[in-house]
Amino acid sequence: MTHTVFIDGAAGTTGLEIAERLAGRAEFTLLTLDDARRKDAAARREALNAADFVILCLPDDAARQAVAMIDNDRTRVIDASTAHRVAPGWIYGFPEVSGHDAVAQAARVSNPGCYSTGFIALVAPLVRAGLLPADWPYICHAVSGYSGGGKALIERFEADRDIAWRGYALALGHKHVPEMQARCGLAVAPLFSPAVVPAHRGMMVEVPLPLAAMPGGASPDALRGALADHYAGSAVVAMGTAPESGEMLLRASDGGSDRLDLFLFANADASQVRLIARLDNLGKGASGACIQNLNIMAGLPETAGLRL
Ligand SMILES: NC(=O)C1=CN([C@@H]2O[C@H](COP(=O)(O)OP(=O)(O)OC[C@H]3O[C@@H](n4cnc5c(N)ncnc54)[C@H](OP(=O)(O)O)[C@@H]3O)[C@@H](O)[C@H]2O)C=CC1
Ligand SMILES: CC(=O)N[C@@H](CCC(=O)OP(=O)(O)O)C(=O)O
Repeated sequence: MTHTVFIDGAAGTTGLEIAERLAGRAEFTLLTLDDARRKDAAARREALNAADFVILCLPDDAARQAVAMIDNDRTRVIDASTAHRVAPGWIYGFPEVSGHDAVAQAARVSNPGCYSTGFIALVAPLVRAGLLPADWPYICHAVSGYSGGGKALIERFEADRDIAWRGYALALGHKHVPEMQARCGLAVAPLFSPAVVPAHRGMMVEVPLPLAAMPGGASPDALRGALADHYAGSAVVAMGTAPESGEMLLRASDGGSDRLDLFLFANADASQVRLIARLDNLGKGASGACIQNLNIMAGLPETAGLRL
């Protein structure tokens, strides 16, 4: 049996990558619209209602409009945009944190943001286990490859090779903060400072913890052990080992990956910890997560087609 899939936004950065990766899969048949019709409302409505699965790779407003166009109760949706990540009735598409069964049964799945994937992977299991406080004002620094900003940011970085670092969201209201707070069950919104570096893809997400000053008294070993236990059954998320070189590198030449690797570094007296997540913004941060969720929703092996 093949499942029909319509990718709305298939000409964009995320959509193209998903389309290429599904094209070689016998389990799926892609419904496509040619360039002249891909923004035509009537053509999109028809495709949205004809598909078993719809993957939305659109700006937020267009994603909301697409969902409103679906008028049957059979088509299931995975939305890669920010539009529905804390919306009622949507399952957060992070199976390692939300639960596989919830994703498997869902009609509406919202794919996590790329930065949020790193933050939530590090913090949610530790708060849930009671090892880190839910009412702490967490801080998160991150750098992303420029493909994270879609076609417009790719064009800008490829036209201006002189940008070495681009800090943004300087008003502290990045669109991923609500899902970071909600999915970790935090009482206070985390302070999030993202930046872009001149690499096409890849990202590092860091949560520094002044452990000695925090309530709870958890040791670095207890935090490391809890993360390792939480992800023990996962083929996608794993605890990485400390690099012998004493440095972590994000290389501009890194290829695509759907892995999410987590690291914990502590100082000698265990008073300070750096939690770090390494992922591909276009992999587990976007297309890899969509494909993993699609596999689970379609009852297929979870890691089919993933680059692990
Ligand atoms: N890039 C990344 O790393 C990640 C992106 N996402 C999210 O995925 C979504 C897509 O992002 P990305 O692929 O980067 O963005 P792009 O800008 O690369 O692609 C968006 C695509 O949507 C098309 N589009 C816009 N409006 C409409 C419409 N009304 N009807 C049909 N098509 C439309 C655009 O058309 P045109 O080509 O004509 O501009 C474009 O092809 C966004 O919500 C983004 O936030 C999520 C996680 C990571
Ligand atoms: C580098 C860059 O610009 N990144 C994007 C987030 C990419 C992502 O995860 O997008 P969605 O949340 O829309 O899904 C940003 O900060 O807006």
